[in-house]
Amino acid sequence: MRADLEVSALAVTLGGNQVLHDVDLAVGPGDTVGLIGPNGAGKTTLLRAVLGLLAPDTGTVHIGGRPPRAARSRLGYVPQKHEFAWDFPITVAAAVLNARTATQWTGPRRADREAAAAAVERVGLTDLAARPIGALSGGQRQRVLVARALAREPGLLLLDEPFTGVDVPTQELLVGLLTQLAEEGTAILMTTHDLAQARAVCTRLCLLNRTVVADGPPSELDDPSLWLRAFGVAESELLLTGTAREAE
Ligand SMILES: Nc1ncnc2c1ncn2[C@@H]1O[C@H](COP(=O)(O)OP(=O)(O)OP(=O)(O)O)[C@@H](O)[C@H]1O
Repeated sequence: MRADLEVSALAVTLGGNQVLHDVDLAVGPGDTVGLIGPNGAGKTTLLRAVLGLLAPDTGTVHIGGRPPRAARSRLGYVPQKHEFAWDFPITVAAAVLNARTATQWTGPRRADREAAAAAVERVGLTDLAARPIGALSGGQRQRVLVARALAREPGLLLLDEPFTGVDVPTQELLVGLLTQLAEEGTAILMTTHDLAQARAVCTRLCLLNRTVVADGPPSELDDPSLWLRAFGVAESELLLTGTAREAE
């Protein structure tokens, strides 16, 4: 089901510190938005607010016109790898199916099994479906987390650092998969420190430093001075140097 995200005038305080203020962000079906900013900029906090896991001081989050907790069924979330209990004794297939059925009263139905199998197939893990999740490599674990999110057939897909600590084939699979999902109408929001992958996959970049500093297509955020000013990215940063050359 399609689901757009609207964040308006969001402010969040954690432990007495205002972490986010005046955040406005819209992600529509087919958008892939990369949230980029320095450590501590509030990227994960923004994802947590979108998931409905923390209460904003002010402002609103709407997913398909509803508050996050009422829109759970439309959400897919890919956490950072270290947040998942990899020592839990289940197979890849069971871990993915469980992501879809954990909140329902009945056992898995045929539609659940089909959606879970399709998600495992999309991330290229069908051959490893019977393997215990604890026996997987870092890249394979990232694929399991993506499959768990996709098994829910989400309208809005949130990913926290999906490219971190994964091998090149998995990065390439992720870029292809996210591009395809966006073409199918999924709204995608991801945090990332990987500027090259962000440029490869994102239709928009949102530069965040406690509030939105800039938001637009990668080609419109080419001015290195903007990044230098907002994030203290070094002038020697290869990507920016390349971008500046292209612009000359
Ligand atoms: N539970 C908490 N209590 C108090 N402060 C917190 C809490 N969680 C996060 N913070 C602070 O909020 C700020 C933003 O943290 P957040 O994890 O959202 O940043 P981030 O942009 O995701 O950073 P990184 O790139 O390092 O993952 C940081 O200064 C962090 O120390």
